[in-house]
Amino acid sequence: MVKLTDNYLEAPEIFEQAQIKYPTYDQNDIIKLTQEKPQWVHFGGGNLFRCFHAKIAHDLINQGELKTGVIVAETYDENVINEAYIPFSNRMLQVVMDEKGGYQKTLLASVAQSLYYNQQNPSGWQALRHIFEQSSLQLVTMSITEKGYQLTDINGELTAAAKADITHDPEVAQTNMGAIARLLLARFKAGRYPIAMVSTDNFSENGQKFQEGILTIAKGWVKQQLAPTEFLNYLTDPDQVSFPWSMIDRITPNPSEQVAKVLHDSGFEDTTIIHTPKHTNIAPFGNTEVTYYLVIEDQFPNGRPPLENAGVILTDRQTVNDVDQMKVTACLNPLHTALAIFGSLLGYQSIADEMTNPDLVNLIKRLGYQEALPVVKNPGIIQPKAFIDEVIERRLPNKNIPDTPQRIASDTSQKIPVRYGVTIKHYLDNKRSLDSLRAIPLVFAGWCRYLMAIDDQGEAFIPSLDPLYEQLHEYVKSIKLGQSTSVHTYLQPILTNQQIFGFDLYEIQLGKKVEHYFEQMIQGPGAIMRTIQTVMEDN
Ligand SMILES: NC(=O)c1ccc[n+]([C@@H]2O[C@H](COP(=O)([O-])OP(=O)(O)OC[C@H]3O[C@@H](n4cnc5c(N)ncnc54)[C@H](O)[C@@H]3O)[C@@H](O)[C@H]2O)c1
Ligand SMILES: O=P(O)(O)OC[C@@H](O)[C@@H](O)[C@H](O)[C@H](O)CO
Repeated sequence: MVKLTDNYLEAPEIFEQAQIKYPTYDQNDIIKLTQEKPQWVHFGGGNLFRCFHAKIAHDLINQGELKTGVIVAETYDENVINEAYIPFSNRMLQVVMDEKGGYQKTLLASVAQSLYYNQQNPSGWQALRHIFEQSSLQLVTMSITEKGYQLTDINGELTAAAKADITHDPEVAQTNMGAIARLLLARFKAGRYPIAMVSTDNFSENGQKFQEGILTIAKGWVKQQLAPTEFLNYLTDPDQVSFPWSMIDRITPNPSEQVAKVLHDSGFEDTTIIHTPKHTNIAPFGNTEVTYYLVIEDQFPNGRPPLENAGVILTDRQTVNDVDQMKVTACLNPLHTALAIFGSLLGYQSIADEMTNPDLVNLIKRLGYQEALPVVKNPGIIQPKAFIDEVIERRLPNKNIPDTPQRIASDTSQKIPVRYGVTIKHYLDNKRSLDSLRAIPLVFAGWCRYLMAIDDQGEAFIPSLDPLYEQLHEYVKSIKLGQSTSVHTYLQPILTNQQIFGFDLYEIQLGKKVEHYFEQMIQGPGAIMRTIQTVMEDN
């Protein structure tokens, strides 16, 4: 059996026997050079990073185009570092799963260091600060989930942690934005060195929102005289600190037991999947699909590795925004969230299985082709219609990808404004009537139904984690299937919440339609499936 920590340079044959590609570089050289001149920090070393960013770095190091490795920083889940990185010398196995059932396995050793960056861990807290004080640092990438950027609550008010960060010494910052602003302040003080801060999380205008989060904290510090005024100039000058926008796409499910078994049977030892107390599902291996897109605004004030040599598209901000809106608000993520909500309610455990249900396929086709596509701009570098075709015909039905509706259903409250709100806004801006929309209000009704935590068979289920779930569940928890009830009383507080939908749904005349679909969905067991069929038949 081969292990991640085996010496691939001295005993390559054991990797070859297990059909695992291995690095041509020596990880120890990479570690040494990274200590001397750190170049790349990544926040959020979860599955996407392990399957995507780490492979980009690996390819560049293999090509001799990058001499240093990535430093992974976790602000949130210390067990990710303690259990998935440190014991495996920061290595991982990337498994790419094609539609024909094949697995391509690559050992990645491109992470040079990993640390838990949180004020509760003084060594990591100081170590990363020291790294940010180095002029050599060029870029930071992030995949910390949408909620990782939040500084406000369900009512749009600053959270207690955000208020504390704004008024307290940067050295005791608690929020992600505060902790990262602390690093930028240290960099500013060390020599005003330039840097690119690249969010690669799934939301539109991610660079701008990231910058706004940092500025919210930094402005508070300046006001409290905890940081000099020039710090704000530094953070808002793209030639000093840039916040490039990005679009990232690679369906990367949580590590699966099915993949673990195949790996074990093929002679790979490190297959234990870790479920941390903070709910990260991670393993010494990561499983992902063949298709990938990473498009980044080319704004790197301190230079950058030649990312284009590893398949990254570097372009201008407008093109990134167009391609991101195409993917996140129209052609992939809205379809994904629809499958997540209804898949969870209908008892599915696999996205590929959902794609064998013609009614669900009709629903996502309507959502993509008929409701979102007409108002999405063609970004030029990728054709939206061809992109949806690939999603619906090849990517989602890939049975080799162990993706689940439950993974995608996490944090839905954070995703709705981007995944559906942007399309609605385009309708309103273009003076198009919202009357023709059916799939979008059906998804909203499905999500309200999901918040009841009762499935279509009338059985209780455990919803995926969501920071607003408990509050929202309160509104609908007493609704009983099959009883006639005033739906409006229950749904009104949810459907008027602009933090969630981007709009008061009643003001834009969608609220009643959502209520109507919801009413149909609570008629009794099986009513959700029947509602989807009825609404789609009316096409
Ligand atoms: N997995 C995919 O298919 C995919 C594809 C494109 C983009 N993304 C983006 O990447 C993000 C991460 O996806 P993943 O597959 O790596 O998820 P994951 O669950 O494997 O990892 C999540 C990572 O984010 C960290 N995290 C979670 N909550 C946090 C918080 N509140 N503050 C700071 N860090 C936090 C975790 O510690 C972990 O490192 C997604 O939310 C999405 O924005 C994912
Ligand atoms: O990663 P999230 O939680 O933002 O959303 C779940 C999925 O829709 C998402 O991860 C997709 O798999 C991804 O956006 C594909 O590129």
